[in-house]
Amino acid sequence: MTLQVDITQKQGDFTLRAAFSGADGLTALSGPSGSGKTTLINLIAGLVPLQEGRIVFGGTVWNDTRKGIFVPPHRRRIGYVFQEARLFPHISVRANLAYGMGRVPKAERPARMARVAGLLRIDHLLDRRPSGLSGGEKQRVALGRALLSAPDLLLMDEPLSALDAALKAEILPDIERIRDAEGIPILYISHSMEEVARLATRVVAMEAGRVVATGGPEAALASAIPGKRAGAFLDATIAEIMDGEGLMLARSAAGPLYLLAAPVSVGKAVRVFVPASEVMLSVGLPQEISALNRLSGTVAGVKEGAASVTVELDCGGETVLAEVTRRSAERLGIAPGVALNALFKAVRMEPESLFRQTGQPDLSEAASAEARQSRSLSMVLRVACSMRR
Ligand SMILES: Nc1ncnc2c1ncn2[C@@H]1O[C@H](COP(=O)(O)OP(=O)(O)OP(=O)(O)O)[C@@H](O)[C@H]1O
Repeated sequence: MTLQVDITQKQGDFTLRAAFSGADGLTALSGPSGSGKTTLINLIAGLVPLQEGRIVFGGTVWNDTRKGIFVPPHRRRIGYVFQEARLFPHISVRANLAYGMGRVPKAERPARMARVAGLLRIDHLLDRRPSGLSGGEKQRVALGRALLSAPDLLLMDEPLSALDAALKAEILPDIERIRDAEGIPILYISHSMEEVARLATRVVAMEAGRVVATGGPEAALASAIPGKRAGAFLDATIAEIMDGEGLMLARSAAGPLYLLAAPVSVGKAVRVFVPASEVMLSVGLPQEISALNRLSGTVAGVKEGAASVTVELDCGGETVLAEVTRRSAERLGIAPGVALNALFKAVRMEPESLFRQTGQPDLSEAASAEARQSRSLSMVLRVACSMRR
């Protein structure tokens, strides 16, 4: 179901002017604090009266200020998940979950509750009170409650930001399961590049009340999220683990990728972030060089910055970004269509992105050990890794 938004809203000195469309899957709304993300989803939910524009969902007009159309929030069939779980403390988890099921036919409720409780691994918590739950468990119940309201659209406003890295790592796969199994479009606000890289099927990047980029996560994250390092995301599959060498080999459309060892297994799909500043370019392949990663490509675009040039290299259909000095760009004759090689060291996976899957060993210990280790290391490269479908 498609969401179409074209709105203008003034709040004091701040003006939100946003036009974008969202589709099935998980659309991440990303951007710095104060860029208008929460205002936007409050408007979509109908919680704030729209001043000017239109919001259409699945062919139904929710707002049209010119025609005076306004569908109230309770008729929009939206499930909302906030930073904090906001559960009713005086009733059980089961009663919290049942609270939103008014739209579900009575006969279907028990089976639906059992399925969602299983999906979110909260079936053993149903008779407990929220006060006895961990932060992660509370948030999984909040996700369950939103799902059980039989929504047509799920809005999530930084649902993981109050949790520490290990808990985040536990819940990320739950959100992935919701995204993949429920078929409900999700609009997901996040500041975390790792979360966006891992979860998003589409990104809407915002800055100062404007949509500055939309598209697949690779392109939008690589070039458009303000304050983030430029770089490229490469989808890859772990092909080999070279235990003795502390390395893993992954296959990607761009070519083979060497990664520093991490607790993932062969066959896992990962999304690897390669920062543009870490990529060297060469004409021809230098023989004596330590960089393990060597991807061949063709220059697809060149962006002139104040002090450097960002080169977009098409490597087998995947984009790799390299940041080089103007002098190097001139020396190598960099221009669209020129064949070049991208060289970079083995890349490290971001510990936050590791997670535990049902039936797999608990990686949260490994993740936090890795986090401690990475804090004490000056990281050469940062890699966002995600296990995907
Ligand atoms: N009721 C209001 N009156 C005046 N200004 C407001 C009001 N609500 C929000 N704003 C302003 O609108 C701007 C956008 O706020 P909003 O909460 O949508 O941003 P955000 O991108 O969600 O930020 P964050 O990531 O910090 O939650 C901010 O400058 C904020 O101060």
